[in-house]
Amino acid sequence: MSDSVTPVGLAVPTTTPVTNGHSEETKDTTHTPSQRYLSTRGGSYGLSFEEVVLKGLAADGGLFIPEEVPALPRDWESKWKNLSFSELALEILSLYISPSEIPTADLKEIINRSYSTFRAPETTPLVTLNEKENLYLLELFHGPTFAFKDVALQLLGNLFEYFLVRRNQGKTGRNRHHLTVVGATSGDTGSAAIYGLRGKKDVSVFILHPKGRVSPVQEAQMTTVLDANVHNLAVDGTFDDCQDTVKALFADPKINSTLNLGAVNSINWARILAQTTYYFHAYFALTKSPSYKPGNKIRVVVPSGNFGDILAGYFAKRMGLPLEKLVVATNENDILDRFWKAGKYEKKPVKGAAAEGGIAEDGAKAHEDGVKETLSPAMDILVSSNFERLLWFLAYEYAAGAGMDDEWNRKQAGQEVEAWMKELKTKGGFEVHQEILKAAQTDFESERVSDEQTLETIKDFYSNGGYVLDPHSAIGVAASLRSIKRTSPAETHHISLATAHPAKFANAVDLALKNEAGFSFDTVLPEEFIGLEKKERRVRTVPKGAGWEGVREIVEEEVEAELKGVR
Ligand SMILES: Cc1ncc(COP(=O)(O)O)c(C=O)c1O
Ligand SMILES: N[C@@H](CCOP(=O)(O)O)C(=O)O
Repeated sequence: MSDSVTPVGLAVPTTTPVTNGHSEETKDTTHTPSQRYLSTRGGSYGLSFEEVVLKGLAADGGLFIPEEVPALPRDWESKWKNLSFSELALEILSLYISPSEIPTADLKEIINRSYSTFRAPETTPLVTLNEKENLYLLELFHGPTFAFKDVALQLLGNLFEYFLVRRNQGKTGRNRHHLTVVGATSGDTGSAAIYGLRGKKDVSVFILHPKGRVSPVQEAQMTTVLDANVHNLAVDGTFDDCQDTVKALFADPKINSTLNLGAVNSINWARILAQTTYYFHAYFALTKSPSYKPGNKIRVVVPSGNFGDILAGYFAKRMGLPLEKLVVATNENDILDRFWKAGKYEKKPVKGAAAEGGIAEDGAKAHEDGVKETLSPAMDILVSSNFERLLWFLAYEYAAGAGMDDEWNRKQAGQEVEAWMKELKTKGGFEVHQEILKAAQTDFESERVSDEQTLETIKDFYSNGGYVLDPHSAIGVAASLRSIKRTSPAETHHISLATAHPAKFANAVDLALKNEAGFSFDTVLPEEFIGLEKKERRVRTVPKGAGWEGVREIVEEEVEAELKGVR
């Protein structure tokens, strides 16, 4: 366990209960500040890990963050450097989860079980992509659904199960706590959540995907799971429409009080926490490699959409992992890149032909709502949920400059985030103070990568070395190459995150490699995908114009059928 904590908050409020305008919670003093949670919009102070994992989204619409980010224990480097992935996860998670909530032996068993499903012995292996440039690839796709989401969702599924078994001891029938998970996906979260939760007792899982906008393999992975507790909903719209529907359901007191909603998207804090492990694991793998010399800098480059993956890196950095920069890599849906360039976070209006679903100037198909359909569909996201968590930290630090006490700083941060989110909703965007932008640029850089550059990158790395990148990972690699040009490879090592297996995105890979001598898609096709498209499917289409209320009706009806044993 940690023997000290680095405050994002300095003073720990000690009064019980805490009233915050949104909710009144009883503070649990058996947990350290890094084991208690607050909301980015100022409410819900003092919640425990179990509460935030089961609630998913705070009552005020904000996202949960720990009251303080724990610092690393003394000698962490020597103590942790030879640990396996699961052992490392136990050390890190124990900083955020009190043993009074999950006894260490139980947490260890949950973690071991979660990562026993991975095909690679290292769980997330680090491979050398370009030795001369000191460019490494962190392969995060060795879990059951071949995408990085498995790292968090295998664990989250087991955590849900653990909490529910404990809550339901001795209870029968309608007295049992039944969790209704609702999630939005652009392809990968959905299948990873379904594989993490299929067949689990006392959980129903509803996954909303944008109809026709996920890859054929992703669609087949989700809809061929026929377990009674799994429900796929195809929505006529974009990923953002699905995400907005999920958030509207969480904000609805009616369904929340009757169905106990749970979240699997990266709005759920456990998703972020679980992902911090691979930043540490990659750090140790790199620093033990012969090419790394003490004092070398490390940059991690992350293909980003909802900002959950890179946010885990930000937490690792705040804890004390020596990462020089985190590089955000976006596709042509570039709201994040535009923020880092100009300090404006705004949905971009799409004009002319593109607005009608035609072809935009840079060749990508766009829709009325501004989302472009790119070759990296899992990142076709207009508004990044987790950016709100980073905004809280930026606002908090800005407030701290005023020299007031910590309670005040937190209150200011919550109010600022709430105001920004309101502007985003009502005006489509907001601008931050230059000092806040500067602070964001201290930890992060950003790059935007077009479809054309994505294809070129896939092609280059196949023809020079035979590595087949998926389009999302290729975006990270293209951004890494630009970052390498700005730094000296002798001094700075780059770790680029490979977020999915290439076989999930046959279209882009084929487009890039079809004319390459000797390339055949069969060589990258895992046996798990063979025959997948022919299997029986179950999916329900949400009627056009049904809105979130229509989805609520479907969810209520299907859960009722499940509980009655009709399904
Ligand atoms: C393959 C792949 N790469 C990258 C991303 C972007 O990750 P994040 O949304 O956490 O930024 C996603 C989706 O989340 C994804 O599925
Ligand atoms: N790219 C994701 C979109 C959902 O993001 P999440 O990380 O918040 O779950 C997907 O593939 O579904």
